[in-house]
Amino acid sequence: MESNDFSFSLVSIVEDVLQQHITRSNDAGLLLPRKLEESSLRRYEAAAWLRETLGVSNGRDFPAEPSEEDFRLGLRSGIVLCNVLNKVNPGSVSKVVEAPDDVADGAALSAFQYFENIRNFLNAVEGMDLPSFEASDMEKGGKSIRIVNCILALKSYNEWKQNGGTGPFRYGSNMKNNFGSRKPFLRKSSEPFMSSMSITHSSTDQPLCSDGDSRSINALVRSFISDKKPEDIPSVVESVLNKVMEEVQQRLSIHNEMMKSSSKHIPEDVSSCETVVPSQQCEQDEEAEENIPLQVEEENTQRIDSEHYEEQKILLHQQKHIQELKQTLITTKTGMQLLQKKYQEDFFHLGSNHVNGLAHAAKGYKRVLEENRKLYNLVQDLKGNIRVYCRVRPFLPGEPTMLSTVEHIEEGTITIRVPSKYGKEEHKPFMFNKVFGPSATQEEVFSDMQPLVRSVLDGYNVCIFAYGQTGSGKTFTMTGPKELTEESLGVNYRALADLFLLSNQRKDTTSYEISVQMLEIYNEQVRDLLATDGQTKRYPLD
Ligand SMILES: Nc1ncnc2c1ncn2[C@@H]1O[C@H](COP(=O)(O)OP(=O)(O)OP(=O)(O)O)[C@@H](O)[C@H]1O
Repeated sequence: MESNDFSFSLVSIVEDVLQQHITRSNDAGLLLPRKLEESSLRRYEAAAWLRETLGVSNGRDFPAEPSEEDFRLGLRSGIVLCNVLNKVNPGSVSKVVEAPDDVADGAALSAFQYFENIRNFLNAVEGMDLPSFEASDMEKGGKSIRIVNCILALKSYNEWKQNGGTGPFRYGSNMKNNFGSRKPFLRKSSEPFMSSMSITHSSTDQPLCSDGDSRSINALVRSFISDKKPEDIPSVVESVLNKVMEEVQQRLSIHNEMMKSSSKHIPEDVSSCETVVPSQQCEQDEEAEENIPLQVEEENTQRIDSEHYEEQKILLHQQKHIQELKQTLITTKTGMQLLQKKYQEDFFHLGSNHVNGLAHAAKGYKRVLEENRKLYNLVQDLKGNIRVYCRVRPFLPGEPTMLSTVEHIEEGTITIRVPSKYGKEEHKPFMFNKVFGPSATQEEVFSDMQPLVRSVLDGYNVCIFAYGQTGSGKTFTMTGPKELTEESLGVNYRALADLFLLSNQRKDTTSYEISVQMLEIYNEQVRDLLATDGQTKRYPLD
């Protein structure tokens, strides 16, 4: 359903207001009873014809002499109007929306259903060139006069048809139309109400009111001011205009409410409703008939323009969004590129400064370490490349202790008692790098040799050997006793253990190869003591 279903014209409002003023001014006179009587009689006539034509159908019959309110309410649903029209002109309203059986009037119908019937009825009536009325006339009291006119016109049409329907049907001579005649008033279906009035007036070059309208209004105005004093006319006109404004506003609010209501009830399949153009009461006018398709076409064109305008608005809106998204994308891309550049710079900075710094520090550390080793070995050199130590074996079990010749032992000196030729003892001192007494442990002896083992891993050649007479303790010092314990391990074991320990500590920087040989030199013969073939072989000296 479209807004044109609730249309009204400015002309009709002006007419209504003028009519009301005339009626009011006549209230005090003798015309009123006569007019009221005439109006009532016409309404009764219309009601009687409806009763006669439709009979008592679904409880919607009219009383024989309905009040204006009863009359209007009885027709409000549009069911009676559509049914009677279909009786007169079968098929005029193809589908009449019926009220539920238990409902007596149109009040229970939805606004959409109600206007569906009224709209269809009005369309059909206008198609038959019969006087019409406005849908809003059903809403207010005091508006039934045009509805009565329309029904009586339909009655007249029915009679013409029953009499054979010869010649064109001309309505008007047998009825009194208080509002005169008007051409159909076409309104643009898709436009807001106010703009539709202005378009009707200006852009289509169609006057707001036709010649008939002008004549009608002029007559009413003349009638209205005929009994007024000249000095009262301005204030009376002002009053009329105010009333017109009030009426327009009131109808607009009704129109808006109906629009809201209809939009809630609008069914999906309403395409058939969209091309209907309402018109007001009209006379037979062949020109109007020709204009209707043009106007409908123009209306459709404008509706399409409006739709295109909306589509373009949406399109522009979407294009704006796309532009914004593009801009965001560009900004994000630029941001990412900046981040990437900064990352590369940081990486380069880290690589060039930090990692290179670390490498430089490592290089420096290596250089310092190298220097440290050199200094260390220099210390070993300064301590003496050839060092001589003296170890005094303790007495073995069974040996008499009073036979010792050792007089005194100091850090690097051992004093020996030596018998002289003349029976007089002499004391003879001997100097060594260090002298170990009988109580010295294996560990103490090795501690003086350990720095030399470290020099081996720095690339220096080192030789440690024991010298002494038989049974003086060479094997004990270099290897250990027969029963080996951790404390009794000799220099060889301890030196090898130290070599493995240091090579393991330096495995990340330096790789060492360690091998062992054990030889015996006896009676000028060299023997390999680690031979695995079970026999001690002579070591090849060649
Ligand atoms: N510092 C010491 N403490 C205790 N016992 C020792 C010590 N030195 C040597 N002995 C003991 O003295 C004995 C002789 O020592 P060892 O065999 O080492 O002498 P040697 O010099 O190697 O003799 P050879 O030249 O005949 O081989 C061994 O029983 C040994 O255990």
